[in-house]
Amino acid sequence: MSHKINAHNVNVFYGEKQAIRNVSIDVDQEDVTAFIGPSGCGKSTFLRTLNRMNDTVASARVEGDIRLDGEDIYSKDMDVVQLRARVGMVFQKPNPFPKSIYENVAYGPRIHGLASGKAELDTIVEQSLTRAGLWSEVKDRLSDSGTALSGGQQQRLCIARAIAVDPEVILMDEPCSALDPIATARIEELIHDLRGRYAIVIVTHNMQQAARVSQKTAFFHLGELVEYGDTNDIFTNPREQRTTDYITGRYG
Ligand SMILES: Nc1ncnc2c1ncn2[C@@H]1O[C@H](COP(=O)(O)OP(=O)(O)OP(=O)(O)O)[C@@H](O)[C@H]1O
Repeated sequence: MSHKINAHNVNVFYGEKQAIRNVSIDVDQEDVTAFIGPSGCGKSTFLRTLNRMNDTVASARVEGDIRLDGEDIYSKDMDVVQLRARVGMVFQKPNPFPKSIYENVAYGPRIHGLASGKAELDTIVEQSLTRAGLWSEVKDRLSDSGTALSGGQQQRLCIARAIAVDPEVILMDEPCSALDPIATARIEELIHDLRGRYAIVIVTHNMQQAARVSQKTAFFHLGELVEYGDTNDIFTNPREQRTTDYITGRYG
C-alpha cells in the first residue's frame, strides 16, 4: 500500500544538538496520526520536518528522506510555498491575521490563484468556514476582525485558512493547548469530521486526546521514535517498556 507520507531515517539537528534520531514513519491518507511523548522529546521538531517549517530556523538541519506521495519534499525542485499549501499547519496558539474573518480565509486562495473571481472566492470562503465548523457563527460578521473571535473560534478560523488552499495534509501542533474544554471538544469533533478528506497529523500532550482522535499513535522519547502503531494497541498493549512507563504516567 502506498502511504501519503514516507519519512525515512530522519535526523534533525539544531546546531550541534541532535533533536531527532533516525526516525522512520509512514503516514496514511485516511488516518489521524498522533505524536505523543514527554516535553522536549522532539514531537514538534519532527512534525515541522513534514512541511519544511524547520527551514525557517537558521540553526536547524534536516537529514533523511521525506516523501509526499512519493515526491522528495527536500528536493531542490520543491516549491516550498506550494508544499506548505499542500501540507498545511495549525499552531498551538491561534494566530489569525489582524484582518477580517473573510480575508483570513481568502488570502491563501488569492495568492495561490485558486479563484477566478469574487464569486468563486466567496464560495471557497464559505466552504472552508463550513468545513471548519465556523460558518454559522460568523456568516453575518465576515468583515469583523479575526482576532475579535474567541480562542476556540480563532483556532477554527486557522483551520479554515489551512483548508482554503485545498491541502492534502494538515499538521496540528498542540491545537487545543490554549483552549478551554468546550472549545477543545469542538476541535476534536472537527478533526473527526475532517478525517479521510485530509491526512491529519497532530502533536498532543494529552494522551486522552490522542486516544480519542487518532487511529495511529507514535510515541517519541529523547528524539527517538520508540513505538508506532494502532492507537488502540499503543494504549492498551504497548510493546516497549518506555511506552508503558509513559502511558501509565511514570514520567513526562
Ligand atoms: N529553535 C530551536 N533551537 C534550538 N533547539 C531547539 C529549537 N527548537 C527545539 N529545540 C530543542 O529540540 C528538542 C526537541 O524540541 P521539540 O520542541 O521538538 O520537542 P517537543 O516534544 O515538541 O516538546 P514540547 O512538548 O515541550 O513542545 C528540545 O531539546 C528543544 O530544546
